[in-house]
Amino acid sequence: MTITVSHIARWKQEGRSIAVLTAWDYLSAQIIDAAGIDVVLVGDSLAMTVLGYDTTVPLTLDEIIHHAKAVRRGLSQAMMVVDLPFMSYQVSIEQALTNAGRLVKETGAQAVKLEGGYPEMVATVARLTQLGIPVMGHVGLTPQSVNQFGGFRKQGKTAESADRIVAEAQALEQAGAFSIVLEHIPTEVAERITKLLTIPTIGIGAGNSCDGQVLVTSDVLGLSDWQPPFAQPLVDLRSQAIHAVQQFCQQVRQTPPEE
Ligand SMILES: Nc1nc(=O)c2c([nH]1)NC[C@@H]1CN(c3ccc(C(=O)N[C@@H](CCC(=O)O)C(=O)O)cc3)CN21
Ligand SMILES: CC(C)C(=O)C(=O)O
Ligand SMILES: [Mg+2]
Repeated sequence: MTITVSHIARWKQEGRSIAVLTAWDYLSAQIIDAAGIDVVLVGDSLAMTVLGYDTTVPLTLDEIIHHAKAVRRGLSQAMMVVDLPFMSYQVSIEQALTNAGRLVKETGAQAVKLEGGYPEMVATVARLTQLGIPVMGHVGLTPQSVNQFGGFRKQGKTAESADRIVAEAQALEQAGAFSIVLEHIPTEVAERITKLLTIPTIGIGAGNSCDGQVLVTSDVLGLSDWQPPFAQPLVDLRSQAIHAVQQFCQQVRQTPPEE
């Protein structure tokens, strides 16, 4: 790995945007690393995109470790960050330390990402960074709380909820987070946070004022069977793959088995 937390911190000061994409195995990691991505996130979105669950809630720590180990083997320059799955870090600070430790030791992750900026989570982030595990924060639409939100809804639409998200982002920076994901919030709210913070903001569905952008790789490649309103595919690999497989079927069926 040639990219580290030091690069990420410096890039905000230099005004260089940070490009982040997700990977879920050796193959997807190799492709985005070869293309020059800065940070690879082994996101818990893999629960939905490659495991077929309706939400990220069911994903387990053992499952993401299995995927993250494969991703790690596919990277040669990008920095690797791994999501802590739902309920693998919220129960207690001890639980978060134990499980973040497993991610770092077993997968070679350089940092972990966790959702939420409420006081208990801020305390957890402080403890993790104190122990030498860099943390990427995540506020706004935090998909692990989908059942509380009642859907994958845009957050920060009222003045109160916008102020709460800004305060959470500031608290996470204070606690030592090295960067923070801002998901599905109004552009103005993301812009406020980006100007207030020294650490880089990485936006997804949060406008163009953030210090970096993240998307789910299968959405960018047009491989997903569905994507959120803010993700614009740059190529339609799903139809191209279906077409190639149709050609293969046709070729095979054209040639009867030899006697
Ligand atoms: N393929 C994929 N891409 C993602 O960006 C992604 C995932 N999966 N899984 C985890 C989360 C979930 N995300 C989502 C999912 C759906 C919407 C969405 O459709 N939002 C609608 C309304 C949804 C509702 O009201 O229930 C919107 O207009 O905001 C947004 C973000 C982003 N993340
Ligand atoms: C989209 C990003 C921010 C994420 O958390 C994920 O892929 O799980
Ligand atoms: Mg995630």
